[in-house]
Amino acid sequence: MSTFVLAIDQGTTSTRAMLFRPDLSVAGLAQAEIAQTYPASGWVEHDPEGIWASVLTTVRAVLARADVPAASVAALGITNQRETTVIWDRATGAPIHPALVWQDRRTADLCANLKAAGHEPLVTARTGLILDPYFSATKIAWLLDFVPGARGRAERGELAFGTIDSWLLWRLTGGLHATDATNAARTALFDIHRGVWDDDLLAVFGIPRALLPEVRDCAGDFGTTRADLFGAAIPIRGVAGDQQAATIGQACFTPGMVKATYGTGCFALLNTGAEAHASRSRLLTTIAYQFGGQRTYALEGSIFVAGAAVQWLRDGLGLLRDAAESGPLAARADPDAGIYLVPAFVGLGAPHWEPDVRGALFGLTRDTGPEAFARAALESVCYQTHDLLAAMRADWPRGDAETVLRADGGMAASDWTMQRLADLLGLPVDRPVVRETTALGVAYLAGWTVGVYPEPEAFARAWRLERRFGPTLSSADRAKRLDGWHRAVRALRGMRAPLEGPSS
Ligand SMILES: Nc1ncnc2c1ncn2[C@@H]1O[C@H](COP(=O)(O)OP(=O)(O)O)[C@@H](O)[C@H]1O
Ligand SMILES: O=P(O)(O)OC[C@H](O)CO
Repeated sequence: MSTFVLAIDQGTTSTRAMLFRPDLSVAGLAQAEIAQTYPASGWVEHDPEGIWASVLTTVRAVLARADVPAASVAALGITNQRETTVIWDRATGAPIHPALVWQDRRTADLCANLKAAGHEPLVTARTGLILDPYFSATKIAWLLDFVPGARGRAERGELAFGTIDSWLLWRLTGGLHATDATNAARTALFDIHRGVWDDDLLAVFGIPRALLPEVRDCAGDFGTTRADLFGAAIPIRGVAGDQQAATIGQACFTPGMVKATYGTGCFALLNTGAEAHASRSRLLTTIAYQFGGQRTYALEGSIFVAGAAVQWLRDGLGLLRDAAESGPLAARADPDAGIYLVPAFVGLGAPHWEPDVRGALFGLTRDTGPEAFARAALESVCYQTHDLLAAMRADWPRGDAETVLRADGGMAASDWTMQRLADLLGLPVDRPVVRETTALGVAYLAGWTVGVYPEPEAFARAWRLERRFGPTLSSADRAKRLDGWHRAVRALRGMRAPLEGPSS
């Protein structure tokens, strides 16, 4: 009998394939890093063929290692880095250009022009988003303008656009062009209230409708994998953007529940139920999930640099051999040195949305060393989370909101960071037993669709706490440190335009 459920989690820095048993325990994991390309300042690209190859490798590896044939897999779920934009040729399946990654800022000027032309209110009203290079729409427009002939081919229906879920679905099924509502909600082309692609927005961004995939529920039929890929056809029964999948994996099904996922970036989502709550604090309104045509919404705070700051310590500065060394190194720093890193490496995300600012380190002295760098990098993630939750509280002042934060993602492995997070938030931080909540969430969707897993209420009851980090800082100490952080952010925002090097 087919009882295993497979999840593909295609993240910014790596692809994971995870196999889950009927009791939701993990039967196997395979992971492959994917290459990051930075062709110019603020530009970030991925190779779609490399992503596809990493999916084939990891799925084959996890099935082989667990000794589970594809025929024993009841369902497959796909979750993915969101917004990242691929356009490919429908006839050949070949991408016309590398993928423009969600972090890519090359369309900042285009966004500024569209804002100046007064289009942002329409974008926000229909999509819950803002005009920022983060979202897919301006990335699509850039590709259509930059790649010779692309616009004409798109208008003739010869090209297909997709976020990474669509790209993988196309390749896995041999030509299904579909996505789910959570991924569609991140394009800035999808009306999240009506659940349809929006013609007015397509006109604003100059995007032909013929490029777009069909939008489906998160839990449902997305075809089957080609039988030749893994030895047998596997039904694809769940798709969700990775932050929404983590919200599901953390069982945040009740309005007021919040999770934050610490991967390359950090994304905090507050479930607001059937209400698409408009933010007054520059948070995003987005679709948390769509089941049976019914949409549940979330307020989202998006930070572009979380684990990426740890990668910078490791790869950029050479201060660490391994990301896991960051917490112990930070623990050796002087706690009162007053050093703040504002890691605006690709601009600032929520709630500031400043694509043009770049990072800065404040408070350096002659004796500032690697320990202080590590501490400032990890604390920057905590401070930014604080600002997101403060914005959520302002937007959605319900009594049951944010009494606790559920945390997950690669960086949640760091005990030091989780404790500091609780301290600087003044809230308990709960870390679950299964930290791979993104993969778990989409495996749950796929398994639920085929009847291997129970209804959401029963799944929520099965959520298990591994460790609660309780706040230990006095409120005066917390306020003093937050004040330092906010002064650093204000100073940086005062330097809006990126600094130019000497002209050559
Ligand atoms: N023990 C740790 N302490 C601090 N950061 C960590 C630790 N382990 C992993 N990370 C960071 O977490 C990130 C990887 O998390 P992951 O959830 O795999 O990200 P993504 O889905 O964006 O690829 C990396 O940026 C890495 O630097
Ligand atoms: O790859 P992650 O986990 O950093 O997530 C990326 C987000 O989906 C971008 O919106």
